[in-house]
Amino acid sequence: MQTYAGVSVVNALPSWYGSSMAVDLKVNVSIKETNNCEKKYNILIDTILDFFREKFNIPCLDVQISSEIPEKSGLKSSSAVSTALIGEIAKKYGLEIDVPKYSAILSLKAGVSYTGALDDASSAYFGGVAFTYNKEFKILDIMQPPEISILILPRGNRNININLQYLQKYRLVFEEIFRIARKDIIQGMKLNGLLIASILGYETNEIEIALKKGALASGISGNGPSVFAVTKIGEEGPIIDSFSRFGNIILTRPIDYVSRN
Ligand SMILES: Nc1ncnc2c1ncn2[C@@H]1O[C@H](COP(=O)(O)OP(=O)(O)OP(=O)(O)O)[C@@H](O)[C@H]1O
Ligand SMILES: O=C(O)C1=C[C@@H](O)[C@@H](O)[C@H](O)C1
Repeated sequence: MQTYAGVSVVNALPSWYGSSMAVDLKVNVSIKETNNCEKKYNILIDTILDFFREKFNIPCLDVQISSEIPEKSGLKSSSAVSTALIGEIAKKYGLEIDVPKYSAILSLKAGVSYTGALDDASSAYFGGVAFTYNKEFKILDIMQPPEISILILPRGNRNININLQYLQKYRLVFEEIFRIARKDIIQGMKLNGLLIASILGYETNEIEIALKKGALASGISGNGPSVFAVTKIGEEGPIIDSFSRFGNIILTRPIDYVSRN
């Protein structure tokens, strides 16, 4: 099954309300039955396989993953991998399950997520811009994305310490940003991107430059360290010029929402 990376509209850590926009960086997962039940992958994949073996009597599986998303980068790689794997299992064994919700529950169980990241899992699985309340595993809305270009400075291997209690001191501000984002995705993305960068202790230099050069929004995606900016289609030039000083750039676009039913 194919799923997608995402960039943040609203980070869910401060308020449990989160929003993520699917972007055109793909993950593909395929599975095959095997007699070798000893094989270990990583904590996320092993947690998912163990759960489906125990709860749904699924046999042991060989898992093949191909991913265009750097890990631990803020670009929602863990949700893309988990929804693709769970979706593939559901398809092969005819399970009528809520794939993003199982992804959220099992990401929490595996310890790769703070809130379950249902926002990331929903955009990874369905495309579009997902708005969720992660505390109750609820999808509130999935919207079609605006017509924009997305420029990413991809950075992996995040190694900052995240203090959840400190982030949650900003709950009210992020609830307000979430409300703004539901009416104006880009405006919400801009406020979140700037604020989360400062709160998590990242440099805001690249973000400020992107905004000065005309980006509609710019910020840290997820918990970082990747930085992104969005522009009108055809107006990427000045941002590409300024971002290219900082490293390789990925130029991509949002993925539309498509129902999987
Ligand atoms: N290509 C891959 N193959 C196997 N597992 C992967 C792959 N990519 C990501 N993962 C899993 O996802 C985990 C990374 O999750 P993490 O939440 O740190 O990154 P992220 O999803 O990029 O970050 P964020 O949630 O801030 O967007 C890895 O530890 C691994 O378990
Ligand atoms: O771990 C989590 O629960 C999350 C991680 C980031 O991707 C956030 O952007 C997301 O909203 C929630």
